[in-house]
Amino acid sequence: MMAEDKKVLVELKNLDLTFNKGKRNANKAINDVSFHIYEGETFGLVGESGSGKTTIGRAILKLYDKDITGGDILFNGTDVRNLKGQELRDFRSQAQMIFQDPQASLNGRLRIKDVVAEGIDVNGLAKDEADRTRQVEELLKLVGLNRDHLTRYPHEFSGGQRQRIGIARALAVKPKFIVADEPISALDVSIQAQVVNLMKDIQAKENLTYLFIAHDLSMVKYISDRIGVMHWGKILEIGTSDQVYNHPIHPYTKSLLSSIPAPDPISERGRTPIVYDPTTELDGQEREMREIEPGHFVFSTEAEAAEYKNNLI
Ligand SMILES: Nc1ncnc2c1ncn2[C@@H]1O[C@H](COP(=O)(O)OP(=O)(O)OP(=O)(O)O)[C@@H](O)[C@H]1O
Repeated sequence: MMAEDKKVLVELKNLDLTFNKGKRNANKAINDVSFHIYEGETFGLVGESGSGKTTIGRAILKLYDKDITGGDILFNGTDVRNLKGQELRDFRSQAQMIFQDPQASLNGRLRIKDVVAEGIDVNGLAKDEADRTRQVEELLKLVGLNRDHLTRYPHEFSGGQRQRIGIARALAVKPKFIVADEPISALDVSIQAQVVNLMKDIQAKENLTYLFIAHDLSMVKYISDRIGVMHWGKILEIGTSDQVYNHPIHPYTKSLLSSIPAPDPISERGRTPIVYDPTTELDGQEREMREIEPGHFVFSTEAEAAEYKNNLI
């Protein structure tokens, strides 16, 4: 992909976010995070539980406006916090979310056709009942389900099918951008690849942009063009999927990769988990994102960056 030719759809500039600001339980969940997502690409965000991935996804969707303490979140060049009136309504349909647990995120009392049509109804996107049904049927077809499923309830479906319904529901309002928050973590491993492939197919058809959140890199590397690695509210490494997965630089990324079990018993026996000492992040030294090779950035001091560059050769 030629990054220079691409249009930036989402951009975070030095984002700081603190939950419970000013209170005793204040929690600086996001600390000076900057990255951008090109239109049509998938940006993977990985890191352990509590590192701030979901917070970033939800902040982009304007769910935490009041908790932002610094920086900007731009969507199509406009700070999402400044959106009003029609622009805000447009944004609400252009930016959607797919959740980890399709069981919990789908209203169990509604039939599938009404679950999927929710966004169509809210935004008045159907001319009449027949048009509404036609749109829902098309969406179900897109995600590999059919019209026989229209009148069933969420509990009648498997986990993978429910996630397909969640995807159809997000697509109903014709979004440009989707935050997919651990969309496959709750699924059987055998189903995970199917859902990832479905998301890739739909992305190509609809020119969608994804922020794909996950706690490890095993599936993210297949779907992402670029990946950001988070720890303690900061991004520690950003690069192409190949750079981050096959040529990781930051010790945290290395440890995250070494924690993925190998698919076969022989390599699994030879796998040595790398232990990461996070206290180096607290040594008081000035660190920033530095470009170690083209497009590959690592949170580092000048000396560390020089060492990383040396090690490339
Ligand atoms: N609404 C909230 N109010 C207060 N603190 C919150 C809220 N949401 C998240 N946090 C805190 O912010 C930090 C980042 O949480 P976040 O959910 O973004 O992490 P995550 O990387 O997505 O983890 P997980 O994979 O467990 O979802 C955590 O310390 C969490 O406890």
